[in-house]
Formats: sequence, structure tokens, C-alpha cells
Amino acid sequence: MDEQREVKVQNPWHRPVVIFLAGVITGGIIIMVAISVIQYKPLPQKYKYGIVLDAGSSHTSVFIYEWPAEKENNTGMVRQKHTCNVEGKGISSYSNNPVGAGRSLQKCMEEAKKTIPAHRHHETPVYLGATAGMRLLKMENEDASEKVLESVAHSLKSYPFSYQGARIITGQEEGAFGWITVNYLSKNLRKPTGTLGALDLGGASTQITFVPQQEIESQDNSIDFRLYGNNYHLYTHSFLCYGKDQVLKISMGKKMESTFKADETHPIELKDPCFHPGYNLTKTAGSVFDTPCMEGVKMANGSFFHVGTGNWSQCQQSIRKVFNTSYCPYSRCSFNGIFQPSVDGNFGAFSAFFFVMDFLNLTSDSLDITKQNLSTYCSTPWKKIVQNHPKTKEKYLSEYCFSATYILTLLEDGYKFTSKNWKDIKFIKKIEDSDAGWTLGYMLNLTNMIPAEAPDTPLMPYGGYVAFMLLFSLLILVLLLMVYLYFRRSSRTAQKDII
Ligand SMILES: Nc1nc2c(ncn2[C@@H]2O[C@H](COP(=O)(O)OP(=O)(O)OP(=O)(O)O)[C@@H](O)[C@H]2O)c(=O)[nH]1
Ligand SMILES: [Ca+2]
Repeated sequence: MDEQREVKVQNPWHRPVVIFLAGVITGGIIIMVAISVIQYKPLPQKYKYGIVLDAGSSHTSVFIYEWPAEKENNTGMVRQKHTCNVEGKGISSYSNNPVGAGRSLQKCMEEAKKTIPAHRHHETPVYLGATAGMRLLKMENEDASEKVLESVAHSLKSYPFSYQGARIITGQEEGAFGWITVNYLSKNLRKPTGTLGALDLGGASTQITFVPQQEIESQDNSIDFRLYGNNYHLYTHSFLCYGKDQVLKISMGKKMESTFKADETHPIELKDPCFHPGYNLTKTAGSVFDTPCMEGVKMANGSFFHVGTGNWSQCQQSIRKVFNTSYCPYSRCSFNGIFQPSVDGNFGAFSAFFFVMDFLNLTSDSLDITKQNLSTYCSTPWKKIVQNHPKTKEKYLSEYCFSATYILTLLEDGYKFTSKNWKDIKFIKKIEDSDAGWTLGYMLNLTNMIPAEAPDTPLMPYGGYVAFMLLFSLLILVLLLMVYLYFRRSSRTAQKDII
């Protein structure tokens, strides 16, 4: 008995000093983990905001972007918070009433005031970029285009935001910033992987932008960027007058030129294979010829019956006449004597490319099947089309056959996509929550949010750091426990041996 008591007293694990040490180590680990978690816990996010107005030929949209204040130089951080479609037509339609252009923005700008927290208003930049509609108005009437721009500038300055300018952007900027937008949102810019080409189809112009394999033979089509430490050598071209609304006018104008005889008394019939059989609407020649894009086409006047015949291949024949492929001063061209290297890699096709192909459910088949389906759609009687889509605006509805035929012709005959690389074209509206378009790229560029060199990043992201600390501490605890159990067992064995 005396011997046993003696051994118990000698057991080192029951000494208070050992218990104390074990307690201190365990407590230390808990405190260490707690501090590291608290210290590195992200502070409540502070957001910054930016506003870009896309003053397109057909309408104006207001985009509000937001991003975490402390992460503004990281890719994929800016997201679209809100959009507002301005009521009515594009600002270029206000050439006879410039004041109306500024006034048209009021509702959406009031919405912007409500969307962005008041304490951020004064530091929120607001930009307006006008595209092809205003380029055309400037060609037609420079004075009117300046008055419209003054009017929208005056309107934007009346809000509490930081006004940064209202201007007509170039076609090159429109193409390049569309490319930056889709690649920023797809997080392609900091990776060595390939980039996404950008195809934009508006009402009055269309843009194609991509990184080509071949040399760019014309200076006008070449643009260079250094983003996040990588150099990008882009091919870009914007075809003014090749947006879908303008091409509809040109192709109708050409049909009228070849059908209408000079001595004929109006109204007469214009048979149109791009419109459904049974479609018949009286239109004025003035509504077709009211554009500077019709240069060289003999003008008609009076009114006419626009009569659909619904024949896809004849429609395509008529649209082909809009592309001039008779000359090319380079090794290869798209059309109208414009240099274009062969298309390469994946492409994101947005705006009207998406609206039209998505509506017709033509976004996922092979080129051949797409053509067959479109042919069937175009020959469907107008009455049936209206019955099937009672809620769609008739103006949009009547033009889908033409628009999709133009899209296929532009992509295949114009840009030289083939049935082989047709699947490389992805028809997209948004990436994550943000619309594909030039506006985001424009803002990122003007706010210097895409640095030329890649910013330094912490070795480990926050989540990884916390997980690492927890695992590491757990490992130490398990080790301590194992050491404790090992010594306890060996001391018991020693006790038994003694007994
Ligand atoms: N079907 C359909 N068409 C649309 C829709 N929104 C716009 N459009 C039409 O699609 C065409 C292109 O629209 P946008 O991309 O907004 O063109 P835009 O920016 O006004 O014109 P650009 O200045 O040439 O870029 C125009 O003919 C519009 O009328 C939509 O929701 N559905
Ligand atoms: Ca546009």
C-alpha cells in the first residue's frame, strides 16, 4: 500500500505544473486561432459606384456598376447593380428637338439617385457614350448632333454625381471596350488561357473584335492593350450602317430601286421575301430613305404596300447585295474592302445577335440545322406568327426573319465563319449578372480599374488562410493528445509492473 502511494505521487502527469503547462498551450492555441480569425475577418464591404449611359441608335440604357472599394483593381470585381431603359427612341432621334434628348434621361437618372447611397453620389462618375445613331446624325447634320450632345450633357450635370463627359465614341472604341467587357467578366484577363472574341450587332452598326493568329495588315483595325501584365494585340472593325435597322432600310431601298419604275404611280407593291407570307403593311418611302446609309441608291417617294412572300433563300440573295465583295486591297477581306484575318477561337455574340437568335431558338444547333429551321420560320404565315406570339410587339415580330437571315449572312459570308467553327459562337446576353456590351469596358478604362501590371495578391486567400490556421492548430492538439495518451499508458504499465 505504501509502495502504491509512493508511485502515484511520482506520476509526472499529475503534477500541477504539467497540468498548468498543458492548459497554457491549449489556451494559447485557442487564442491564436481566435486572433487570426478576428484579425483577418474582412471588414464590412464598402462599395463604390459608376454610371454609364449607352446612347445607342435605337434607345438609351443607363448602367449602374458597383465594386468593393478595396478590391477595385482585381478582375471580375465590378458587377452591374442596376439598369434602366430610357423611354422612347435613341438620342439621335431628337435632332429636331434637342432639349427633348436631355429630358428623356430624367426618369432613369432619378432612379440612379435612389439606387446609389446618397453619401456616394458626389464621387460616382457618370459617362455618356453615343454610338452609331449619333455618328450618322453628325454626318448628316453636325450642328444638330452637337446640340443633342449639349442637351444631354446639361441634363447629366444637373444630378449630384461626378459628370465626366458626353461624347460620340469611335467604332474602334466600341469594338475594343466590348471585347474588354466580355473578357473581364469571363475572368480571362489574368490567365494565360485564350480570350473570347466579341461580336456586337446594334441597330446602326456592328463590331467584330478578336485576337487574330495572323498579322493585322491595316493600321486602322489594330489596337493594343497591356492588361494585368499581358499584352493583347487586337483586330477590331466597326461597320457603320451594318446594324440590323440600317441594313433593313438599305436592302428595302435596293429592292425598291429595282422594282419601282420611274413612271409608276404610287402606291405600288414591294414584294419582300424577308417578311412572312400574308404580311402586308402600307409604308412611306421616306421611312426607308431617311438615312445617310443609302448613298448611291435611287430614292423613291410616296407610299407603298410592303408585302411578305416568306422565302429564306431569296431573302438571303437580297441581303448579299448589301455586301460589296468585288475588291480587296489586302490578302483577305470581310467585305467592302475591309481587311479581316481569319476568325479564331471562341466568340461571344451579344446585343441583337442574342435578341434575335434567342427569340427564334437558334442558338445551339449546327449551321445547317439553323438554316433549315430559319427557312421554315420565314415561310410560316404572318397570321400564325402573330397568333403564336400575341404579346410580342408586331414591329419586332415582323422583322425576325429578316434579322436572323442578315445575322447568318453577316457571320458566314461577311466574317467567314463556317459550319466547322459555327459552334465557337456563343450567343450571350449576360455574363454572371452583367450585360455584355461596351459600357463596362469603357468605365473600367476611364477609371483606370484595369492596371497594366498585375497587382500583388496575398499568398493565400482569406478562406484558405483561416482553414490553414484551423487545421494546423487541430494537428498540434491531436499531437499533444497522442503524446499525453502515450505517456499515460506507459506510466500505467510502469505502475502495474511495480504492483
Ligand atoms: N427583338 C428585340 N429586339 C431588340 C430588343 N432590344 C433592342 N432590340 C433591337 O435590336 C437592335 C439592336 O439593339 P441595340 O443593341 O440596343 O442597338 P443600339 O445600341 O441602339 O444601336 P447601335 O448604336 O448601332 O449600337 C435594334 O434594332 C433594337 O430595336 C429586344 O429586347 N428584343
Ligand atoms: Ca449598341
